[in-house]
Amino acid sequence: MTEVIPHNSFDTILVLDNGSQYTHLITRRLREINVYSEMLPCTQKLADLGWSPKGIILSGGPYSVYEKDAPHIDPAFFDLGVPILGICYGLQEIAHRLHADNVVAGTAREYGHADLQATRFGGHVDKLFEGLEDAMTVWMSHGDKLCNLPEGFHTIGTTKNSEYAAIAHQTEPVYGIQFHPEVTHTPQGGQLLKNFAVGICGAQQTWTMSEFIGQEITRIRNLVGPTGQVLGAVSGGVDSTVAAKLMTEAIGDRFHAVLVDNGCMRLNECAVVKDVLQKQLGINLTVVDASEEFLAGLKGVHDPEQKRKFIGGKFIDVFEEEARKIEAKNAGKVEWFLQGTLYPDVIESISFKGPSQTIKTHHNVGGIAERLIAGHGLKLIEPLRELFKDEVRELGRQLNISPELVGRHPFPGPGLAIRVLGEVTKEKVDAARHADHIFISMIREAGLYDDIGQAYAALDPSRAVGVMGDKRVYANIILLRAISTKDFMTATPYPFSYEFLTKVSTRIVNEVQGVCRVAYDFTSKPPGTIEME
Ligand SMILES: Nc1ncnc2c1ncn2[C@@H]1O[C@H](COP(=O)(O)OP(=O)(O)OP(=O)(O)O)[C@@H](O)[C@H]1O
Ligand SMILES: O=c1[nH]c(=O)c2[nH+]cn([C@@H]3O[C@H](COP(=O)(O)O)[C@@H](O)[C@H]3O)c2[nH]1
Ligand SMILES: NC(=O)CC[C@H](N)C(=O)O
Ligand SMILES: [Mg+2]
Repeated sequence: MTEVIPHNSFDTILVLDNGSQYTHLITRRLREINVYSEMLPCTQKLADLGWSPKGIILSGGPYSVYEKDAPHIDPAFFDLGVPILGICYGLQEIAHRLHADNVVAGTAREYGHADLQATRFGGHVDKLFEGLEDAMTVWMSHGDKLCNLPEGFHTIGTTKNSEYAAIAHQTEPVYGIQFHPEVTHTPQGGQLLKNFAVGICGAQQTWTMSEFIGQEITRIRNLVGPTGQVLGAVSGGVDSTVAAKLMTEAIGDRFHAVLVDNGCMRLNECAVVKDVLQKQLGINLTVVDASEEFLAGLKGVHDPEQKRKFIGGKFIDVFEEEARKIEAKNAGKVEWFLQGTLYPDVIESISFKGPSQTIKTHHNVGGIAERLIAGHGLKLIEPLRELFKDEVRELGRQLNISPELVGRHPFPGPGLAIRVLGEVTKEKVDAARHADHIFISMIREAGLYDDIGQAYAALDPSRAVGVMGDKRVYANIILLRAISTKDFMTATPYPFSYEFLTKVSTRIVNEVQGVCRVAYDFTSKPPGTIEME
């Protein structure tokens, strides 16, 4: 039986990544118009693909096609007979494979807006620009260019700098464009991608979260079988909650959600999450209070990476213990471990750019999954691994998860432990937690919560002098951080009003024990990170 995975059951556009910064945006733009799309590196061989794309898009990339080590697409893709669209490097690849002299280094780099003039020929050649205006603003980012029209093609668009800015094969559904339709700076880019995917490839616009739910539930049931037990680390964050709800719909109480109180959670977090997940969502959830063990183990640990390592390790101890308890109760082995991996994580690991440097030991609280798999012999189940964050939120809405939960700011696994600088003690966590609660409540009251990507209060245990009630005080500093961001890879400080920050500061100094100053962090990412440690 063919496995129920999206590329087998939805018309799929394959995006082959030549290393561009924007490749994942092509995938996103297509999914926004309900056409399913997946990205694979340009080194993918057709023979190893195992499924049939409706069309193929070749992305841009940092190389020059004529360089010795430049990557090239497996020629078999060109013989497959499905429509192909080359973007920037992808266009150059189409031209170069027909004749090595077709692409040269241009005399001027073209970066930014350009005015494109379309030419119409009639028939399928016009389909890429169908419904678009003849004069369009497009966004360019290239140094190389086509110096000849490849044999068998028409020129369907030119700019001042690029004589062959858009080409279409005279008889086959092969198109190439020098500009980037996937970026918002190309206003008609979305329509162009739709013309390709829907008009030219004939892909059906059936990729919706309600369709996905049904398919995914079937897939989970097939994978886990009629008796399999699944363990899941569930934090109350968006990703793990949505994944947990989906598992519950699929296999009911054979899914065991475990929330660990690591002593570094937000105010009332565990109680609220327990209530919502168990009562409102019917998820089989156990809350394990390991706060004392966590806090005891963090004693004397100052280094951020050491803290993260300890917390990650402790999480695993707790999960293994829970797995054993479940097994004892059910007399059946827990074979599976649920993880809320999202598509951006997958993209990062498969993109042609190569691995990026580790700034922090991040994902899944320091590799819970990897070690559980190695230790307890669990297999991984990742129901969200094809989805972007906004799709996960939509999925959550479809699964009747409350808007409040679906719209929550992310909260890191190590929690307040990485928001108390240096050594963590219960008193410091309490102060950070209290200040955080004040800050977030005031943000909510001001109606700003949904406008902000992430916000929190952290504690700097350095001490400053202050005067309160005519008395000298010598106390800690609270750092407020709030950011605007699209993808959490880059971020800018949120522009609160002076009045708002003043009010927050006054309340924190008055209400939080051991604090006499409040500072707002104005650092962007980069160079700052979102969390303090
Ligand atoms: N206190 C916790 N108890 C159990 N599992 C946890 C806890 N904290 C983190 N995890 C696990 O680590 C994973 C990664 O955390 P992460 O914060 O990236 O995702 P999330 O909490 O599901 O969603 P969000 O990004 O919205 O916070 C979670 O999905 C969950 O599996
Ligand atoms: O589950 C998690 N475990 C972690 O160890 C972790 N560290 C950072 N984050 C979250 O990741 C995003 C980017 O954070 P940074 O700019 O601090 O790297 C932000 O959203 C952070 O909250 C974590 N999430
Ligand atoms: N953005 C791109 O795909 C650039 C392609 C090629 N490296 C150039 O400079 O023309
Ligand atoms: Mg979280």
